[in-house]
Amino acid sequence: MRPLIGISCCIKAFGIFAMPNHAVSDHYVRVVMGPVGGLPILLPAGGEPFVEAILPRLDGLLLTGSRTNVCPQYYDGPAHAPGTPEDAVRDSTTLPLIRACIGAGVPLLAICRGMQELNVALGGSLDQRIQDLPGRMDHSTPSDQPIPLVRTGKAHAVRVDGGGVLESLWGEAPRALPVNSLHNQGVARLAPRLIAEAWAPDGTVEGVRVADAPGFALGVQWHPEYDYDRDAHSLKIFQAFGAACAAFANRRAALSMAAE
Ligand SMILES: N[C@@H](CCC(=O)NCCCC(=O)O)C(=O)O
Repeated sequence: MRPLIGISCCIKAFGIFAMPNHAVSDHYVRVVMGPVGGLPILLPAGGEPFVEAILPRLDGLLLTGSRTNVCPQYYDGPAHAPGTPEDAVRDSTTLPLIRACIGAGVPLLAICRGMQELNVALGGSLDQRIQDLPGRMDHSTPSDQPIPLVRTGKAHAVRVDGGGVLESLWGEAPRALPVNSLHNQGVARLAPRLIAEAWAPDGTVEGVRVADAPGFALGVQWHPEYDYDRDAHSLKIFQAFGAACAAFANRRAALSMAAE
């Protein structure tokens, strides 16, 4: 039976009345149905009561990318520049959900905004426009970039440390693995429970793991969901996450049967 994997929704305004909707991009649903091998369930941004109610049902959590940004009040950061997109309703759900899933050992894969949420949820902070910082690269793609493969194509390399989750699932620790890059923000203060294991050439943290997590808990700043159908490193991230979710589901089922 496929593990039930929650996918974090954003609040997006759709239609002529710009009504708020809870939304997930199709590529996250496809990757869960495909290489992850799970059953996707879209998690509305329902806040803490929703988190408590859904946690016992989840066998995994996928935290998605988004053009919106974690609200600075969650990490005592300065207010965003005017016009910077935010999603406070999503933040109010994902931040407690991350802490709850890690505590329960529910496997977690955090992508881009998701990795930034992971860092903030565990006490870290963010730089809001890394391209404005001395010595840093521009990691963003223009929102009006019309050519898909330019927007999601390989943009820089990452160096991966040995001894971490990425090396364990790849069988190697690449010194220069090409990845895509679609972000303005990045890790400033790394959360105490996180260990960085991948970096861009300018020092931007690109991969983290939760040091004391009882289960799979990995964050990447790039988007492997755009590349899993043509590159083995991306595919293996999702396969490892799926295997962890399946194992968690099997353990949960065994415990449930034993309790009957
Ligand atoms: N807004 C944050 C996080 C960036 C992010 O998740 N980008 C994905 C954009 C959606 C997509 O095109 O897939 C930042 O800018 O750092």
